[in-house]
Amino acid sequence: MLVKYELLKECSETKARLGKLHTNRGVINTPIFMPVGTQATVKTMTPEELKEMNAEIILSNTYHLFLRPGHGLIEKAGGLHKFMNWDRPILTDSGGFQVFSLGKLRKLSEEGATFNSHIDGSKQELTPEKAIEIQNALDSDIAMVLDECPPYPATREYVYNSLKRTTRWAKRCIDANNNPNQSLFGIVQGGMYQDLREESAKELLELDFPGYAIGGLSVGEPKNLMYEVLEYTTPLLPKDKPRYLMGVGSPDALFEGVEKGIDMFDCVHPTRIGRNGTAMTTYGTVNIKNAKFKEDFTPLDSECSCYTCRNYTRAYLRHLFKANEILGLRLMTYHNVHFLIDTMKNIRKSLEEDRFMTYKKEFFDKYDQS
Ligand SMILES: Cc1cccc2c(=O)nc(N)[nH]c12
Ligand SMILES: [Zn+2]
Repeated sequence: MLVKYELLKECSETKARLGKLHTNRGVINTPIFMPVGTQATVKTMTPEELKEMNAEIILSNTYHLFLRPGHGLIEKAGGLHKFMNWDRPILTDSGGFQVFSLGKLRKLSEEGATFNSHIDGSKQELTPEKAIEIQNALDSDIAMVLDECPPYPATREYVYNSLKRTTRWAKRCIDANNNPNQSLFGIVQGGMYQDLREESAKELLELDFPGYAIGGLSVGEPKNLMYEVLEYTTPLLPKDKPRYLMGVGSPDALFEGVEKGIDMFDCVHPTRIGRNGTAMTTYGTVNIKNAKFKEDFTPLDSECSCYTCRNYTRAYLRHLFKANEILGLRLMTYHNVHFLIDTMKNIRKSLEEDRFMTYKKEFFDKYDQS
């Protein structure tokens, strides 16, 4: 079956909503944060640890898995879930954004994107048909269309042409899809232009996808511009379908996105900064390598119940980072992913109790203290 969104409750103060996304591999509670596992692993975490912290769905990436180990090998292994020992839902991005953001793009044409592999420099091509062939082989629960994400800033003409191409590519993705159990999401583009966002949404809604993403944000634009675009784009999307904001995952952006009616979020933020020694804690960010933590024998986050915070001190974590010990990367990643998943759980609880804005204030009164 295709994914089915169930709206449970609408917030009385904002456009936030509480829901469930029914999938072939389980129910996802929304709003949800999805940890990113680009190369078939959420870096340094085991699936058991992800389950321990209640990760309900993870992301993986068409571009990376196509280049290595290859979608043919993963298909032979029985699909991505079996290959990586993850039996809960997986969403795969289509690869277009990664080609653009990795700067390996050689040519962009109506056919698709031609690029040099960042692994061996070989010339490769990603077309809508290829992006679907790969995701069909990976057998992820949710697949994304191949879209063209304009850079920021971009001229109105450039953004117009890229949204029109994104719609044409979306149609080609639908035609190429051979996996009836895989839900294909459309991706709304249109840059920072309200009428172009409306045009992109209108065209994609006519294709009746089971879910919709908002792309083209979190690409270097100022935060308040992202929120402005979100404000007028989110309501364009159907109320009875899941709404996914791509590439967003800092606490302020999560709350803003929820407030505007977004259901799904993903971002490499918590795993990437964790490996660099930065933690998101109840009282703001902490860079554990700072000398002031040398003899700090308190937990990373005094109000966190995660494995890292229950068992280790800041002094120990700092030592691990100073000594380049791999356990340091793991413990910081564990806390950061748990922190965002737990924050989304608290957001869902606040929506249930109709006290979302109160919780948002409580959260930032503490978080903004650092
Ligand atoms: C991962 C990501 C972040 C941000 C934007 C985008 C986008 O526009 N399109 C795709 N396919 N992915 C994106
Ligand atoms: Zn913790």
